[in-house]
Amino acid sequence: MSLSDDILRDNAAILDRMLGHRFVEDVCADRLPTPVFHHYLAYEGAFVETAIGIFAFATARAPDLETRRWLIAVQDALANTQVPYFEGCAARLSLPAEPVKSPAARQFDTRMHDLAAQGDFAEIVTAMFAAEWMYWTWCSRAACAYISDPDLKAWVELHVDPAFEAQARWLKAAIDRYGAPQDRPALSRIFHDVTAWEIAFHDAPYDAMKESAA
Ligand SMILES: Cc1ncc(C[n+]2csc(CCO)c2C)c(N)n1
Repeated sequence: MSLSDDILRDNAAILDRMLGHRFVEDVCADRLPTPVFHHYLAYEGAFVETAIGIFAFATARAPDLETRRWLIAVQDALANTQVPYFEGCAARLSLPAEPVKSPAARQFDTRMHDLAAQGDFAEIVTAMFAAEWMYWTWCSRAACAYISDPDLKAWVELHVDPAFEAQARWLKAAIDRYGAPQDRPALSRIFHDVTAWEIAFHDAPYDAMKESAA
């Protein structure tokens, strides 16, 4: 068993909770309420910008040039593929005006940023592995379902694209290459924490709906 597989096994319960989250189930059943999706998009747009910074920390702490080159390409994909997706959505849809008021969504950004600012290379890679592996997994399932909203369909497809899959697999392999077996408890803990923050992040757009209805 590899270290990355050990980490996945250590976290099977919480990962299953995230993979069965209401948000994921709603997407797969083609019943995600549009206002929930639009709040989510606003939170996501902010996070993808944060992710550019997280990968910049990883680039700075990378152990070799080959790794740096890969991470620079990741930043390029985020800035020039993912961000334009959000710009396109914002231009076409009337997204909520001041959406990132959600404390849970903002907390996700802050915690991920702080973890990257303070973490060593293996810790940052593990945090992004938790975030990306989970997205690749649930989007692979969702991509088999009918999704009527074209923007949501495009978002799911972005995460089953071979380029995104390669990125998720690269993070997994990087844990095995650069993580030490004795780091398993600490890295598993990071995976656990990030997945817990993800659950709160995906609760947030539903909570925003409850508040606007109240
Ligand atoms: C809340 C949240 N968690 C995970 C992802 C998956 N993901 C897609 S792009 C990217 C940044 C690095 O490539 C990550 C982590 C997401 N989009 N939003």
